[in-house]
Amino acid sequence: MTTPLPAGLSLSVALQEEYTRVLTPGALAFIAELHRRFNAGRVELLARREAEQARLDAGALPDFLPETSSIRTGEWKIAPLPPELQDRRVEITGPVDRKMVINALNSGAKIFMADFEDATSPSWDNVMQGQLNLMDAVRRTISLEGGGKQYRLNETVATLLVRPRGLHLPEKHLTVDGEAISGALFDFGLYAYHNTHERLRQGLGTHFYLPKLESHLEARWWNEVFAFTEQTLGVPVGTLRATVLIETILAAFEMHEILYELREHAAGLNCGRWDYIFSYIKKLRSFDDRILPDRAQVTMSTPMMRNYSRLAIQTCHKRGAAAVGGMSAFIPVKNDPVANERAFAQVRADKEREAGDGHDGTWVAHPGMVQLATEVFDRLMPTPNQIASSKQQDLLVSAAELLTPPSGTITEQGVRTNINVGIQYLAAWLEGRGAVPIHNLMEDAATAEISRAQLWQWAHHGVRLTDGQPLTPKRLDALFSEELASLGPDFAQAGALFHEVATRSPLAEFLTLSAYEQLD
Ligand SMILES: CC(=O)SCCNC(=O)CCNC(=O)[C@H](O)C(C)(C)COP(=O)(O)OP(=O)(O)OC[C@H]1O[C@@H](n2cnc3c(N)ncnc32)[C@H](O)[C@@H]1OP(=O)(O)O
Ligand SMILES: O=CC(=O)O
Ligand SMILES: [Mg+2]
Repeated sequence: MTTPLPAGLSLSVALQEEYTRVLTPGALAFIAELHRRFNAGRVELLARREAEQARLDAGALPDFLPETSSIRTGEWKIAPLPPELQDRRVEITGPVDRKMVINALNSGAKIFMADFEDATSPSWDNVMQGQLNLMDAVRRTISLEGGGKQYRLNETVATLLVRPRGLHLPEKHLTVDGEAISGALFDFGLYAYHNTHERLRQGLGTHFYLPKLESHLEARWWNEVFAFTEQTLGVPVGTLRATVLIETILAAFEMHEILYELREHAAGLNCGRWDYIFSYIKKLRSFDDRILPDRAQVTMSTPMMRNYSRLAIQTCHKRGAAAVGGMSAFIPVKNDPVANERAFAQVRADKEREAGDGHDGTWVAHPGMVQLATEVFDRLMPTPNQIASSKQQDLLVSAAELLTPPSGTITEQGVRTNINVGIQYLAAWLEGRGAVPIHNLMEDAATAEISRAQLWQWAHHGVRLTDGQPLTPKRLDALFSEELASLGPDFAQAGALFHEVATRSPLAEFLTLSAYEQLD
């Protein structure tokens, strides 16, 4: 680096010249300050997650909190939504790669969520390039030449939202006072530092998606981070806005409280269905009466998943917030018209359910799905959102209804698919690709976590498969060997790692934590 790092900071990689535009002395000082003020709180929140897991492992079930009932029953609303977040009917998501950022902003979707979380493998280059891409996107200077094509922004582009990494993930390349900085503070802090003033100049706020929260105390922590950032940058309160992913089973019990904590900064909630399923398995792993069937059978139409999404809609609308739906994993299928037609039909049905139930918008994984989702929401939601006329006002959902698992079967094919997909995904992730098409479905960190956690849960409880035989650890190992052999020797590293995280007890908290040790 040409200029010395601020005191207390250390980088484990040589800083390339182009990254000095991101890691300026001012930006480094700002994220170091975020770390010094907020990292101890983050560490406490992670310890609280562990304590909560121990309580569940001892037989307690999640429930609505008695100590916050006045927040749930009270009359209050979040701050009014800024104009650019009032119509969110279709949101495209994707990794922070340069071509994807341009394509997503040009896709015709109202919103683009640039993702440092589930869709990004957080190698140093990916996160640094991602920050550069977003800086250029905000300033409308982003362009690219590749594959014989020229990429630049259209006149009208989607509104940009950024999802930083979750609280659990470190950014190992930068330490502050000897501690790895949190990936969440790193991604959030750099994006906010470099872009908030420029966006304000364009009449726009700076918007975030917040992933994987497990309690309203985590929302409180984020709210303090937002407030401190606004104060430091000298911008009005509410310039920074958060849409919180409800993607853990515990957060489903604290939706009002999460919005309440963030009420000056909140914009909405989103149903992150894939992590939600993962969280259900992980948190309730000790209960042998809460085992989920094959991954393909845990759809949004099952009572458990639909109750969760309807409760999110009701909660948001009561509080003046947008209730955004989730991601169908079906993507366009090249060179197979029948499979392609099936994928579009699946996405159409998913979006019709969401719009019909009262969601104000939805996610799509691919530009090819934007038109379809827009057509569905335009047809079923003629207003920019349906907050004022909520379809779920009279809904009553009990704790039991959020927790009762869907019925279904567990098959050897389901076990094999989980192994096969998990290994293929991890191999891609270790090569720097965080979202990949596998067997015609979008796979990312959250979907791979379901595959991993299911294998662990099924073998841990020795569930009987549809062939009448139990899934013993020995049988699981044999299936691992067969699937690995079918994939070939290139998958040995990913295979060993996936086997480890799918079988080790206690169940590892996140597969990306183990995989990150092998990245870069
Ligand atoms: C559980 C969750 O967290 S969901 C949210 C996180 N997950 C995601 O964001 C997944 C986003 N989607 C993707 O990454 C991709 O669509 C994949 C990996 C699923 C499929 O990728 P591919 O098979 O490479 O897509 P495909 O070859 O059909 O792409 C065609 C074009 O669309 C573009 N494209 C595909 N998906 C996206 C996207 N999400 N955003 C922007 N552009 C995209 C490609 O860049 C390509 O552009 P080009 O024609 O200019 O070269
Ligand atoms: O982040 C989204 C999810 O489904 O997980
Ligand atoms: Mg997720």
